[in-house]
Amino acid sequence: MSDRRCINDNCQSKPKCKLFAAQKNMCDYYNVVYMPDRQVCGACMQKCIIYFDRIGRRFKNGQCILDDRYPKKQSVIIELSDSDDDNAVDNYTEPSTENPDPQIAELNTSLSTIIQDSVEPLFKRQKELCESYLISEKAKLVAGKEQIDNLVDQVDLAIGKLYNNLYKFDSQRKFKYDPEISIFENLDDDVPIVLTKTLPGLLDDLPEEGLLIRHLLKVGDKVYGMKRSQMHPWIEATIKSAVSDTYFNILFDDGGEKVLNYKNLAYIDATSHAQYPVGSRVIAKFQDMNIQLTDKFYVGVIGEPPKKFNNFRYMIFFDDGYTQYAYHKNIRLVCGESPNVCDDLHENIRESVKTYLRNYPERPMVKFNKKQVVRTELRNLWCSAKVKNIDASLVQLKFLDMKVEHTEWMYRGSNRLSPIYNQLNSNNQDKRVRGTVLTDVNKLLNRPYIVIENLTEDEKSVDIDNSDNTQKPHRSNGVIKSIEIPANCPKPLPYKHHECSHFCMLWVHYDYSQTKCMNVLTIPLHYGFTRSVLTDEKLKLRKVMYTTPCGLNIDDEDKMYNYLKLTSYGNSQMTMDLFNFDYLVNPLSWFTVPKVFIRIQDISYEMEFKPISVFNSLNDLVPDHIKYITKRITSPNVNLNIDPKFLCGCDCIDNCEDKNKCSCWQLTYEGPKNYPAIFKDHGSVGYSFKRLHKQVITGIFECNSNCKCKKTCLNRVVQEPLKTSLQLFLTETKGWGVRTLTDIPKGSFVCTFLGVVRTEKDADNDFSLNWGEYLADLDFLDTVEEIKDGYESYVVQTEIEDESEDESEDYTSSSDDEEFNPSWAIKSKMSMFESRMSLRKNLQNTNTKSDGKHELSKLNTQQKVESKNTSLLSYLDKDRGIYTLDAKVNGNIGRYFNHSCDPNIFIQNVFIDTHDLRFPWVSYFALSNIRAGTELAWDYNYMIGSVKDKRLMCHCGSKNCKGRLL
Ligand SMILES: C[S@@+](CC[C@H](N)C(=O)[O-])C[C@H]1O[C@@H](n2cnc3c(N)ncnc32)[C@H](O)[C@@H]1O
Repeated sequence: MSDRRCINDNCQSKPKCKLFAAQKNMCDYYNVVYMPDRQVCGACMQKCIIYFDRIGRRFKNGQCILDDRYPKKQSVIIELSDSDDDNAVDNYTEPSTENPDPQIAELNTSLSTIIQDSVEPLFKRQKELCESYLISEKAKLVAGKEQIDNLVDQVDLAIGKLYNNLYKFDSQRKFKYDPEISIFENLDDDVPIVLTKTLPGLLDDLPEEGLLIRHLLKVGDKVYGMKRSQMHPWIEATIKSAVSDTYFNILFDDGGEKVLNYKNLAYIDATSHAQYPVGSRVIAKFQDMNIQLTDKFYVGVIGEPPKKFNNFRYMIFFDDGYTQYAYHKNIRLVCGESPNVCDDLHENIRESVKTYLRNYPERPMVKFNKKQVVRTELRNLWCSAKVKNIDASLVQLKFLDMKVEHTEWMYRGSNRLSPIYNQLNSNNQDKRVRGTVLTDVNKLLNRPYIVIENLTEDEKSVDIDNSDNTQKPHRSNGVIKSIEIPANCPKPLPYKHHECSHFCMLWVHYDYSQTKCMNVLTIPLHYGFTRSVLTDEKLKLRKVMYTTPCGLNIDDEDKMYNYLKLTSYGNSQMTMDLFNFDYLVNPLSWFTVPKVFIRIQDISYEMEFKPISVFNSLNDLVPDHIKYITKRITSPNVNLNIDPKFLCGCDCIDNCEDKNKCSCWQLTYEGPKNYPAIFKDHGSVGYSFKRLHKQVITGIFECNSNCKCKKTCLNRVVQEPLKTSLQLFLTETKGWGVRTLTDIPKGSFVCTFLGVVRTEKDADNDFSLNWGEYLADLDFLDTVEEIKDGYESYVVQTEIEDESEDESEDYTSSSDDEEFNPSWAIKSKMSMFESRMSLRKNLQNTNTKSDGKHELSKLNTQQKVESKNTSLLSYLDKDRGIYTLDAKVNGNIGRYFNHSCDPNIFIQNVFIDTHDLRFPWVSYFALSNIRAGTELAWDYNYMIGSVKDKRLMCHCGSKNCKGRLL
């Protein structure tokens, strides 16, 4: 039996003082549950009586009883442990008030009436008083809260400013470029890569940009003059006399006199105070990396200003058809030019330069890769030429199957290159463009493809660190912090030899539903695993090691998979996407932003498994309202059948581990079998431990509701709830964008793109209002078709390329015409062999240049090789339509991903709830390891110029930015 004691927990009376029975109001006062055996000491009882007496008087006097001092309430009612009977509380019942005696009952009623009549006005008054008291107290609290909120905001703002100031330094850094020289390095006989090395003093001659001033010519001035024609070198001369303001009598140094217009004269030295702008008429020394330099000046026009990417050289379109780079010191300004400089050019280049200058700074250029073969016009025939070198905007091509080796430097935007020619002659308007999922087939087949390069002022020259912007976090407004795993999380036990079983994991109580707020890669670290990066100093190797809850060390995916399999129990098996063995990925990285800029805590309003916050540090805006969805929906006229009856599933009971036995994996494998050259390593097609390292153009078929396998099977990825921690944020130039708050390992599933499935026609009706920025065409079938067509020509091309690799090239013909491979030389319809070769040939007699035979193209037409293949699409009914996902009004986070010319995520078509090839799930996967804080962006693959009257500049900021989106 415990000692009896006073109900006041803070009682100051002596322990053995007299105690009295405590009434209910006294228990209330001291905040303990009333029970009949509660006791109170005299002093504490006295305090109570005084209090209630005072309250009673206030009540009687019509004063508010709430503003009196009442003992501070505890958050929990104190349970005194001195009761003899632990069940006393449960057993206690209020004394019964029922009295069967009718007289007493009548008395009771009249007493109630008396009390009611006399006390009710007091109660009423008291109620009003209490109400107004509470209102004023609430107002005080609200004001106090506001004050605190303001203080917090101010602190956050100050932190935000500090961040900005801290990182402003980076963006404001001024870098002075070191002068550089290009060095060509041969790698495995492939295309040499242009390296840049510092060469002091080279840039000393390059003036700043500014106003170009042409000074007036006077008698006695030394000049260069056009002695013969625009095709010939200009010769040093002296002005003998002025015939008019613009005509001068010239005495050439090598003899002879001529009257020349000032447009045919050039200043003798390069002492210009400003750089020559694009479109300036100049003469320049012919210079070629592979050919001996000449001392002769030829006339041309500046096509490209000196920039870091071109090694601070000007690109010059010469009148004789060559395009070359030249340093400032090797260029001289022509003394006069027409208002439209193109009027001064030789007619052979006039039109193409005119088009070039009209579109400048945007230029369609062919993007080349190693060893590629491109169809190129030579002497009005289409020939195969192999890429030898690339130097900024120029490519050096070696023509194949020529009896006499023929190489030539060419501008990458020349219409003598078939990709440019084809684009000029094709009608892009009838191609669909909207957020297409279509993969660039040329890119995929490793063939040259066109990019629009943009030479704006702030272009490549400000790209100071040559790094890939999209892969780097936007540090402003946030910093990467390290997540701390709470100390009370289970830790691995010391390893003792044992056979692993579910007991190894049982004690950590893993429950995926509890991991909502965890970075997915930290989940194992909360449940008994540790992860360390080990460094072998000697071998300079690093590797990741996980220690399991039972103390086992695991350093690769296979072992981890086996461990998880052995230790799984019930449904609580950890999945492989919670683990990563790349030491460059840090599971503890967390991109942290000042709270004050979080405008919405979760744009999905808890519809996603992970909250997606909205961050805006630029203004107060929040994204326009959309109906957030987590499943695609269909418009009424779309017949999408997701009845499981129309799906086939697998019978696997091994978590679909044996891919050869799983019928769903087999569906994924079937597609690429037809394209062995594209999917070289056939075994690696599709998911590998829940990650996708390469796009499968022919689609992925996941396990589905008809399959016998478990939800944790390796072939279920896209169907799982959102696992990546994403944030929607306002960018400075692209509207809203999405970034990751954690590191994402290469190949990880990011999320899907959801919207309303509509017919293309239906979506087109809206096109004029909204050109389709939130539409993604479901053009899976189209892509596969295009790959099929492209693949067949690829096979032909590869064969030719392989033949050309052969050392023992077999030249069977000696005639000029037959120098070209007949299978590739497609004769243009223009008159055969309208040779302008003679232009340069003549020059070759007078200068040291020995290569680069060149003639200008007047290509107008080209025979098109029609595909004889039967289209897959033709098997579908004529109403098959192309369907579109419209995320304008209904959508998910996938609708906010911006475009990047250097993307870090890619699109994959996945089939889950239907095997109808018209309705894949459009899903995003990580193309590379992505650091916390980095914006996620994919390549929209829009066709530039395909939407009439719509121009959209690209602000992706990547090194390879093409400049335009549309
Ligand atoms: C699918 S939405 C992406 C989300 C969009 N930024 C927003 O605020 O809702 C596509 C639109 O974003 C903008 N955008 C995306 N990538 C861009 C880029 N690299 N440069 C400029 N604008 C871009 C364009 O306005 C484009 O029409």
